[in-house]
Amino acid sequence: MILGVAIDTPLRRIFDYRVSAGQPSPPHGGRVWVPFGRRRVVGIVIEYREHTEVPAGKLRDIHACIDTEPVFDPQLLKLLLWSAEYYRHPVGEVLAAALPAALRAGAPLREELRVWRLTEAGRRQAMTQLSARATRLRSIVEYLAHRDAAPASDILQAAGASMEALHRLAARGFVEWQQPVAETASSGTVHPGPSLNDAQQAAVEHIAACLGGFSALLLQGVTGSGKTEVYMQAIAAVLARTGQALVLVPEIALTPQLVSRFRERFDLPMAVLHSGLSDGERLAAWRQAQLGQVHIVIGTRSAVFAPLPRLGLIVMDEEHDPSFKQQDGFRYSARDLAILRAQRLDIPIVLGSATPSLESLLHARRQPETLLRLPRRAAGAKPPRLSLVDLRNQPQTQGLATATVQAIDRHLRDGGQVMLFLNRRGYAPVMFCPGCGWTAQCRRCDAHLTVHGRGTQLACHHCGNRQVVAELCPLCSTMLKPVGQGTERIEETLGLMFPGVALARIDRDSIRRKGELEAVLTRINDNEVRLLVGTQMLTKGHDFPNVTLVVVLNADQGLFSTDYRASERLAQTIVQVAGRAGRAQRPGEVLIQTEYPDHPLLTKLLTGGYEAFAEGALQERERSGWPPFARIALLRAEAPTPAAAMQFLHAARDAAQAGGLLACAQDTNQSALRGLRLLGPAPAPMERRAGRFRAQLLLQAPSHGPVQKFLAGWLPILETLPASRQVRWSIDVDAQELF
Ligand SMILES: Nc1ncnc2c1ncn2[C@@H]1O[C@H](COP(=O)(O)OP(=O)(O)OP(=O)(O)O)[C@@H](O)[C@H]1O
Ligand SMILES: [Zn+2]
Repeated sequence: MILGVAIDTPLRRIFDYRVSAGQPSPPHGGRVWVPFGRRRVVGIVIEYREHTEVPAGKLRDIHACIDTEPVFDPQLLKLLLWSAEYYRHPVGEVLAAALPAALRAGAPLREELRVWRLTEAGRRQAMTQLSARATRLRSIVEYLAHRDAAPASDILQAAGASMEALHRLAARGFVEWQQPVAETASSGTVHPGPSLNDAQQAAVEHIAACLGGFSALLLQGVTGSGKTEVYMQAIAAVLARTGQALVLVPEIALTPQLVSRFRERFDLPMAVLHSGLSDGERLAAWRQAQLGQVHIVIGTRSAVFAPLPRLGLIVMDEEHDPSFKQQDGFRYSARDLAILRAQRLDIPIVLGSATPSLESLLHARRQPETLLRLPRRAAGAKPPRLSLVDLRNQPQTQGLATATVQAIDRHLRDGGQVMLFLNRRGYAPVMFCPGCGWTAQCRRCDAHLTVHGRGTQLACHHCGNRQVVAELCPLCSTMLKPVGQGTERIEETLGLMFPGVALARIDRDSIRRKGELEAVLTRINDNEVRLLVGTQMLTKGHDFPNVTLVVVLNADQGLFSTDYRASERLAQTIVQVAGRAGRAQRPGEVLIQTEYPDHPLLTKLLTGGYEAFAEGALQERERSGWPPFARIALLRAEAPTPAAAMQFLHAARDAAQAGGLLACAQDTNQSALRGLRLLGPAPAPMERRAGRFRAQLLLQAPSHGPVQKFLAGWLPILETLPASRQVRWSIDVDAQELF
């Protein structure tokens, strides 16, 4: 029999192997060891066939089956295969992305419960009685002499021996195995939560009524409206039906509060999957989920592929968050795949946000029965009051307008906490020469170097390149000056302005090690820290009851971006940061510093909130034919020279023309490709990055049908283009960022 095997390589194909007649045939979705070139690798069986095109002389046998049962259940495997097709990504890499590293390396699917140890006789006599030539047997004994007991795989790996050796030792009475007491899956308890307000109650009831069938529900609740409470009570309803729940969140490291709230409420086995886990921890969590031993899985993007045999509800918190889209390699959208998974399992998914993506808002507009709203803050807190600080007619000190400084002072004196948000870490964005206008540029990127360490270091935020600062301009020897502000400098300025007030900075430079964020969050919640400055790390779902003033230091960075999603992102960030103010008894105030107080994005947000902004943004997207009213895909290329990247993209475009793909698109009778357009190629907005030149070609179509149809014909051609060998290229289906 022939097996079609998916292997973790960038090649967009599956590989054929033979299972000889006597061998057991591996299960569909199970792993096998196969020869691959001169290596031996783990592959996953995804097809059985009678015939193959591979000539008999080249067809190789699999080495061994690893699993006796599939690693993916059939539904999950189907979803993964579909994703590989949809995102046009090599299937082997897609399947690998869904498995813990240890399973990719061939670790057993099930934890070995049976452990082996030396018997009393083995401990005393084995070494003297075993022949000196029985080196493997002796290594096993040596290995076990240092420990109580160990699973067979550890022993055999350490001793380089086979199972047979272990059995021979057992036959001589030197070793024995033992079954540890199996842990029974505990059912646990769910502690009662606070009594819900009417809107929360209605939302929970609606979700509970949807259990057992598919629906994609949008939980649109203003910041602090108690969405987490709704998730938890809806999950309690799923658990009561013995189902499992999957909770997807943007970044767990940034929201330890959410996990601890779940742990307090649900006193039952739960797995938390995130990038900070060791391989062993990840494998353990994965196995427990797969066996149905955990009731809840909380995880980031890739947890959308977590194995959950009794999955009954998916919750995606902050569904608008860009981190749900993988930006390199297998560029999937966890949001879209989560919806698809729910649909295929016939279960509901709840997408929650105070600032939903335009995709979700459009869906809710078309199917109003799927919209659940929490219009008010929970527990009676009032919405924060937003106002603009016009930077054009105010004196400033290091980016802080006088009115802002006065407001900070007032809130501190009233006993509140103040949070300042700036989306730029480091000391200053530019090192500048007042003498000749020279600025410090990255050697490898089209970008300024950011000043760090109070002006002593320069770093590129795009390629990681670091340099020590020269004090004098290399051209005219004038003393250099850091210009503009980053979080570090704001921290320094605040320290000078408010001496004696405890201050904390939260960004990727200040929070590096595990536990550091928790420590700061505790100090904030204990009211020990009064002034907080940080990047978007501060915006993510934190619940700080004492914060009464939030300052957005520079709203202008996103106002004039060319990216079609930039304004949506900016509006979401502003509303999310603003939402950290006044979450408890004391009312909150939000100041947004800008040089463009008349910009429609800001005026809309101020007068009508996120919904008014979104309404306008949807109209604009519809007019200009961008998602969610259209589908896009981006062909990116990068090369050591700008010409090579562009040449490839031109060749790609020409190939589409020559292959008749574009003609079909223009021919209205060929409905399969109707309305599809290619725009570009054009250099990326930041063309040079880490020494490579980047360019892109954009595909736009009214729906995803034509995009898929076109890509299916186009990609095989691209792979054979001679120009493709000069570049690194990739395709990004439903691209979110155009660079
Ligand atoms: N029914 C309720 N009764 C009392 N307090 C509540 C209730 N629901 C939520 N809260 C409290 O209100 C605060 C805000 O709730 P929560 O953090 O769930 O809001 P959220 O909508 O997830 O906020 P955000 O989107 O801004 O992160 C929390 O301190 C929570 O404990
Ligand atoms: Zn750089």
